[in-house]
Amino acid sequence: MSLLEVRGLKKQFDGLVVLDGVDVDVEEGDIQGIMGPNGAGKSTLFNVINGIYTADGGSVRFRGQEIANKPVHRIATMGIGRTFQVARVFDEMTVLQNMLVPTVPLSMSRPEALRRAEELLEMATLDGVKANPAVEISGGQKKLLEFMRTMMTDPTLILLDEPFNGINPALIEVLIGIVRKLNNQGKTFLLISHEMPHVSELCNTVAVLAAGGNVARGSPSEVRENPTVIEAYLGQ
Ligand SMILES: Nc1ncnc2c1ncn2[C@@H]1O[C@H](COP(=O)(O)OP(=O)(O)OP(=O)(O)O)[C@@H](O)[C@H]1O
Repeated sequence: MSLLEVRGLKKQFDGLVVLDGVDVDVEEGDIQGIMGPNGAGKSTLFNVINGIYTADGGSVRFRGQEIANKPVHRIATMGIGRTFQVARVFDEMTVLQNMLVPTVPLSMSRPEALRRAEELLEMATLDGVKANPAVEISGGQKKLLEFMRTMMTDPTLILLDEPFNGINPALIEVLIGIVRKLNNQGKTFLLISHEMPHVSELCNTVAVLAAGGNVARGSPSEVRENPTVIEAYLGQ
């Protein structure tokens, strides 16, 4: 059984079919990429998996349990974390305060939450800006902050939406190092990216979507050389 099994997933908005029977399998311990041309439905897929959108058909199973149409907080509690294409942080709060937000509804003690936040901020090289309001840090640092904030609840599966966009090369290296480290500790990742070099460096498996359907799945090199994938990208 895969950690995440998406079967025949359908989603439409006012007649616009965005997901037209999508299948995705994510094995426990994998780092899997999701690629596809603009508008392929990649972010919509994440939004259905984590409960922001309801599904119009199909199923999403996490550890064998149906999660489609469950509320966002329930899915988060079950162990799925996510980031957004444009990082969603609380600008007026400090970096450290942002980290503590997800721990408010949890039973985690304040010293334990602080210890975990400090450890994650250090991993992301954000410890030097922890007292700064989030509005003052760079876009790339905001993406790392959002990722580290997601890790506060210790999710099993982390969905990263375009993690390399708008982030400088030095921070990309930090980010890649964090994903590898967390993966070595047993975390599973599903990440949307257009950046083939980074996807090739990090991912074991890549699934390609186009026009709301599955186009290919395989290793980065298999996918890169697949004529249908090349056509899907060139045809956009
Ligand atoms: N809430 C919504 N209401 C209406 N249309 C939507 C909504 N969310 C997404 N869409 C449409 O669904 C389609 C797929 O969008 P989505 O963001 O999932 O694509 P994507 O593959 O992530 O693209 P990109 O690489 O450009 O981010 C687009 O045509 C988009 O306009």
